Amino acid sequence: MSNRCYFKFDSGGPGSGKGTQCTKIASDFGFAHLSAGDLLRHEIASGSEKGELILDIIKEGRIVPSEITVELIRKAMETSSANKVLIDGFPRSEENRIAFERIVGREPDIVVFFDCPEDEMVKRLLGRNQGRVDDNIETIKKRLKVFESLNIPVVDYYSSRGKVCKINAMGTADEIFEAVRKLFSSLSAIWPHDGLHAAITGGLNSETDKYCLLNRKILNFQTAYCGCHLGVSAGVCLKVGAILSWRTKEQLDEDASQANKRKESRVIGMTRLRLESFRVVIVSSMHVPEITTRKLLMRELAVPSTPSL
Ligand SMILES: Nc1ncnc2c1ncn2[C@@H]1O[C@H](COP(=O)(O)OP(=O)(O)OP(=O)(O)O)[C@@H](O)[C@H]1O
Ligand SMILES: O=c1ccn([C@@H]2O[C@H](COP(=O)(O)O)[C@@H](O)[C@H]2O)c(=O)[nH]1
Repeated sequence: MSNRCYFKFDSGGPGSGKGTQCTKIASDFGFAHLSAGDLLRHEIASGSEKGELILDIIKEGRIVPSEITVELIRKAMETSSANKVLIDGFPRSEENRIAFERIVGREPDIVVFFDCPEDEMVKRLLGRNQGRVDDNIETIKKRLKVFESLNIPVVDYYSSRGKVCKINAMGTADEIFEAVRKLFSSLSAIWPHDGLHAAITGGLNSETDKYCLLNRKILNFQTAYCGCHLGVSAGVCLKVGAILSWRTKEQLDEDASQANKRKESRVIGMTRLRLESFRVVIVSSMHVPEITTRKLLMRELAVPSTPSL
């Protein structure tokens, strides 16, 4: 899996339908589907010593030590050639999340959370009939407690970073997938393709469309998206050392319509989530001389020398 890979975590309570939806996402949107629970169950089936420990923990609805789960996920990610990976049912705790970020060195681009009432989750788990050792009412009660106390704080953490997309998990699997499909269709513009992609953003009168053209020319971007947005985080600005001024939604729409009329570039309104999903974010700002922005861009992309225009 390359650094440019796009990846996401899927979260939700036990029985909320994560696995069902992930299978559909993988087949419709070309993601590699890595289920943390399945990786652990494969380890049990392998008959290893570690497997015995995992089985005891799963029977009690507790969380397997992070180093075991993260290592299984890391190996599976390493062997996958896909450039879009979705990790199902992980992280289950803040400790899991921190271990993953430390060992794998990445954060998810988005986290999809399947929101389902408890009684519905219990009904689904008791009706699953797949012979799982943890699909009995005693273990289910424990799993629900663990979900509330350990998993919800992870969702809260990613929410605070603007990464969580909540999906209402009530309804048929097909109805839920319609909502998932809409979400993924809107995100597909930022998934990695063969060329290099960059988001270009900026403040009032920062001429993002001009930068879009400029950078396409210099770096041969397959696509460059430009536009500026109210939700651009201070972190993004700091990353490239630029100062932003804010733009209203109406102004953004006007920017987009003007640039589209000129057929100069494709312009999309950038949400904070979208911006943070790009490996490269270029901030064009009237407060920063063009040459500074170009230098920052080169440094960000590790381009050895600045090509002349
Ligand atoms: N929308 C739905 N309505 C009714 N049943 C569903 C729905 N989605 C999934 N199911 C069923 O509910 C059960 C649990 O679904 P699934 O395995 O996808 O959940 P999960 O969140 O991955 O659970 P776990 O965390 O325990 O692995 C399965 O039997 C599945 O067929
Ligand atoms: O990251 C993880 C994922 C799972 N577990 C343990 O496995 C069971 C079953 O997981 P499902 O995702 O529901 O298939 C879960 O209750 C945990 O005991 C884990 O520890 N860490």
